[in-house]
Amino acid sequence: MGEVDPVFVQEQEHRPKLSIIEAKGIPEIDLSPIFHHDVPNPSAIDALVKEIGTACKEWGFFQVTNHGVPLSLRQRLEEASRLFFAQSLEEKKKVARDEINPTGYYDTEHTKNVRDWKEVFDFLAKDPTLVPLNSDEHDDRVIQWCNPSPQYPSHFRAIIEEYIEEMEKLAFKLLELIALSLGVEAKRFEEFFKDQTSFIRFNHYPPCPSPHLALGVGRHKDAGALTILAQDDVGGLEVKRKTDQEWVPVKPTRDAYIINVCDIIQVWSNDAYESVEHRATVNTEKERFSIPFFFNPGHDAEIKPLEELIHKQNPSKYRPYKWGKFFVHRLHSNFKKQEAENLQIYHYKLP
Ligand SMILES: O=C(O)CCC(=O)C(=O)O
Ligand SMILES: [Fe+2]
Repeated sequence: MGEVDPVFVQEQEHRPKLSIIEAKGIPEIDLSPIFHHDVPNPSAIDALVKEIGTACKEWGFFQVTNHGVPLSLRQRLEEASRLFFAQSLEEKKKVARDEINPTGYYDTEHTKNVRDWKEVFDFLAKDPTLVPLNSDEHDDRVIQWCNPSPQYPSHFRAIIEEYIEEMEKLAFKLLELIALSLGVEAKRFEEFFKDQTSFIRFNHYPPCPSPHLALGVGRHKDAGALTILAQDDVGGLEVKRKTDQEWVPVKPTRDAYIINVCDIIQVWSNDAYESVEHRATVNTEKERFSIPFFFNPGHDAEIKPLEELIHKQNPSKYRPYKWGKFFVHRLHSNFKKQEAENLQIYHYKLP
């Protein structure tokens, strides 16, 4: 196979360098202090909260170890994901996404209007999930999205559901630590997640003949609250370092999860923590798998900077927006190539 189809080709300035840069990477944080409830250790928790706060401020990304998610469950899930993607395109398309219900399989996602070198399978944390019918602010109608029923591997659905429970537990714990690091109550964010619109995504990046021209997923920021990502041992995730805007690879660490602060936390924190751009490169030899869990609030949640953080010297930087409207707008624009740039939180920035 020669060069890739032009639909996959990134603009010159966004093409990956593919050289191995040995650079200071994202922080690694040990979560074990929160798992020893029999002997509470407030000073260890305090130190952990500080570490999380610094990582959120300086990187927007970090890896966690001793996170409480059983490795065997993750391995079973990764194996099931491999089996699913190894099927024929015809089989995978039996659980294909469509314009109404965006769960399931698809292989034509565009990020910033360039096609990604990947195929994905999306599955909701709650079935059904309530969302607005469209992104029109004046239209109150809602619809339900439901999960696909993959037939193969036969246990896929059950493992996904088991894994999602673990992701939710971890996500709530992380949110508590992030809330404390911002100086607000630990459970401050909980109410937003009552009717959560979270979902899990299985990414498969096949080998690519022109990894210097295309990207597995183009540069983007995640729109929700928090992402918990499991990447395999191939590597390819790159994070834009805040200090110098360089793309820094995230080295695969066995049994660690990569956490990133997404757009909603940026707004809640009034820009104290920023949602950072990231992307995934591909390579000529190895396929790569990753599994992000996107932790998203209920569709009705109104997103705005936390009142506790707003004062004269720190006035609110955003006008409020409805998460559900933002979410469906984004999903529809990722479905096919568009003429215009998609919706971003800076569109809600106050002058
Ligand atoms: O595959 C990866 O490492 C990153 C995936 C990602 O950023 C996404 O799916 O939003
Ligand atoms: Fe992402």
